[in-house]
Amino acid sequence: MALLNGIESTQELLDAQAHVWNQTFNYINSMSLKCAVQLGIPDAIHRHGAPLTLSQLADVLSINKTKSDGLFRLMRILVQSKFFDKVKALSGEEEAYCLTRASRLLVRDEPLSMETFVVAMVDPIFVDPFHHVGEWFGDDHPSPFFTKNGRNVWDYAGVEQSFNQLFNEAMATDARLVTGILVQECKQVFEGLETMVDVGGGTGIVARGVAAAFPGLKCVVLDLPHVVAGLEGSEKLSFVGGDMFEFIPHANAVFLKWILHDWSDEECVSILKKCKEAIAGSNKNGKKVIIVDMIVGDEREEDKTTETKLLFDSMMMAALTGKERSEKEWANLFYTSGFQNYNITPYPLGLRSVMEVFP
Ligand SMILES: C[S@@+](CC[C@H](N)C(=O)[O-])C[C@H]1O[C@@H](n2cnc3c(N)ncnc32)[C@H](O)[C@@H]1O
Ligand SMILES: O=c1cc(-c2ccc(O)cc2)oc2c(O)c(O)ccc12
Repeated sequence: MALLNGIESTQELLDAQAHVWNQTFNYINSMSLKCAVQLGIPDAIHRHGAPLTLSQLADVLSINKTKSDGLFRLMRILVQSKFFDKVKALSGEEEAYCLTRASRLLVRDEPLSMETFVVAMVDPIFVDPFHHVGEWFGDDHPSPFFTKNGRNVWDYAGVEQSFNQLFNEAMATDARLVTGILVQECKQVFEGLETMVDVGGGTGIVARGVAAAFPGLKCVVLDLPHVVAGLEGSEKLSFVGGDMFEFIPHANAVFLKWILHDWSDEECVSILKKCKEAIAGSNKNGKKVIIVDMIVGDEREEDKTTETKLLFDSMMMAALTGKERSEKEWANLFYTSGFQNYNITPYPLGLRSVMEVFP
């Protein structure tokens, strides 16, 4: 006899319960990561230059001595989630904690540190909209972010300086990591270009890096006025405050990294049509739109990759009007916007691909 509709055995019942627990408490992984970063655990182990035992870690972090069992338990879950490894201490039999590849990315002053990204993304200001997804399904707002804050992300950033700063810094951490790979591994995408406009280019990290790597190339960053206010350009890089739905400066190529997934299909078609106008005047053969974004629906990829892409898709739904797209959905956008063909370089950037779209 079934214990519950569709559950035939005690084992199935208990497995189902364990799954519910695991998914319900998944946020504790994020919060433990937040705590590790807040306490500066990756920095402490990095500074020490060798694995740290629990008592050494408690000493260097200056935590309240009565909380060392708590520190042990925090480290235990972070070892489980692969942010730290346990090894034998240099001094003897005791066990000690060392960094993994993931926690090396959380060391504060390292050039490619993601510490700022983690701090921003677990901040209540970023997490709160996710508490309003259910409510949003019943209201008329464009996103749960809007339901919570009464404005969309970009308007909110325009009036809340702390949110604007956190968001731009989080994006800059990703831009730093991606730029080196783009200019090393995707040279062919930029070669021969004389001018490129990075639309929604934030604080200009990618444009600065690309302009420096390709001597004949000058870059313009177009972003909202509150993002580019006070940023200094150079002979090879200039900033323009404006709205990509209104006007995109003319160039051989338009670069869009983490832009189109923020927007609905209709909004993407408007942006892409403006991109087409921006490159239309160029007499270069190489005129194109370069897109850095994810492509979902690859059946050959690992479960964790698919899960991460779906987390991004849900984030786009909660924060904005966007989505992560399959190749078919991307192609549909390109053809609807009047482009003739496209080329995909799959996964030079981990979960993200580089798409070149030609008029
Ligand atoms: C997700 S961020 C990506 C930033 C940058 N491309 C990167 O990947 O690091 C999206 C960017 O689009 C900008 N943006 C939003 N609406 C815009 C508009 N109407 N015109 C120009 N830029 C806009 C935002 O200010 C933000 O900097
Ligand atoms: O990594 C992000 C995070 C966001 C985000 C998350 C939660 C919020 O309440 C607002 C925004 O937005 C992003 C985004 O728009 C993007 O293009 C890339 C990454 C992220």
